[in-house]
Amino acid sequence: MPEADFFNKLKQHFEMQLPFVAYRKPILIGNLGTVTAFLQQDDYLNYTEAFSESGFVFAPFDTSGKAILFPENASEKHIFEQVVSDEAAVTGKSQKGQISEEKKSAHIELVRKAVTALQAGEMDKVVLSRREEVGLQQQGPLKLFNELLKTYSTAFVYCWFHPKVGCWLGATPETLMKLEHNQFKTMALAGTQKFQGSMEVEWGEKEKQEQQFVTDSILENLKASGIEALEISEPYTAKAGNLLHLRTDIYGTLASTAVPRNGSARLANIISALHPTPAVGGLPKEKARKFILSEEHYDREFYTGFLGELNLQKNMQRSLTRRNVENLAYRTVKKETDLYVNLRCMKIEAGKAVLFIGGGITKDSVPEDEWEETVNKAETMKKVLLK
Ligand SMILES: C=C(O[C@H]1C=CC=C(C(=O)O)[C@@H]1O)C(=O)O
Repeated sequence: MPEADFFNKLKQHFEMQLPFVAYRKPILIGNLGTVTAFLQQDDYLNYTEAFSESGFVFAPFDTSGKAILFPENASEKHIFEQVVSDEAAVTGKSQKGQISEEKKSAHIELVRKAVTALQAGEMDKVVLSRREEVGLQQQGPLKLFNELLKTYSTAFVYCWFHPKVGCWLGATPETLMKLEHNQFKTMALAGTQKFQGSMEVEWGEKEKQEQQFVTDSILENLKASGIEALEISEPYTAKAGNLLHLRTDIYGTLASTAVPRNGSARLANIISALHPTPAVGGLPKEKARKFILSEEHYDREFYTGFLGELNLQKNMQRSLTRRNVENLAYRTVKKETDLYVNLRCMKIEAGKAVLFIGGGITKDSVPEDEWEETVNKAETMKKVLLK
């Protein structure tokens, strides 16, 4: 479908106040991306707990909240092929906007409190965040979505709307998990510095340790949830917009003997083993969760939750071995789940965008530097908001 028709479909759906999501996965090779939309045909609010359905899932940070589903069989699906510029070639001036001193000291105070708890050995790591409001001029969500698509080719870019919930947009660099048949993939992403023109950078001990916590915890939890033959890459520097992160890729296979035997129950098991990873929660998981819920003093809602494709059928053309040359039309149908962590995101409200940004705190964190990190992270969204 041509781009203009695609956006018209979204516009009409939005005007009718019907739920939709439009998204594009990270473009890692070449300059072509597929932008997909699920347009739910009614305004029913569907949830999933079992993760056994097919569709698009949108889950909050707090695991006691429910994950929303746009069921595939209740949605119209459209795609358009987007040609993108290399992310590095997309320029634009640094956009910080006005930042309130009050917000700054509140965040620094919050980080200080966490550092005291971390130094006392109560936790190893906790991810703390804040909100920031930016006034909107004329930009509607679809225009902002289009800007995000053009600006961030290597991110998972989305615009999600439900009339009973709200409208969210984001450009996240982090995969929660991908499961293609029995092939599993995830990443440990943590440690941040500003991109200053080079990928050849040094990482401090604080960042290395904070990232190692994430890798170790993911590996431990995966083993317990039936993923075997685990392999990991060396930690390496990955670019996300104006930032660099430390990243380790993790691969594995879903054990055929994993219990429970039912495929979707296994998926629910893996999701609950992973979410929230210490890249957005902390360690130990429960202590960090409690600290976040009691100290942040706001509801993260869907920020640091996860979103993406759930059990979508992919048609796979079999390779032409001698056996299936006899039957050229032979195809296998495989299910794929592809979920992302909801970072670098914002919620659209009347006349404003509410940005959500955070960072990992360890006993060695310097509160002023952690503040600065959230300012840098907020630029991912401000680049399209303050154009
Ligand atoms: C919590 C966020 O980022 C996480 C992902 C990558 C790097 C992070 C860090 O260096 O602190 C965070 O763990 C956020 O962007 O709001």
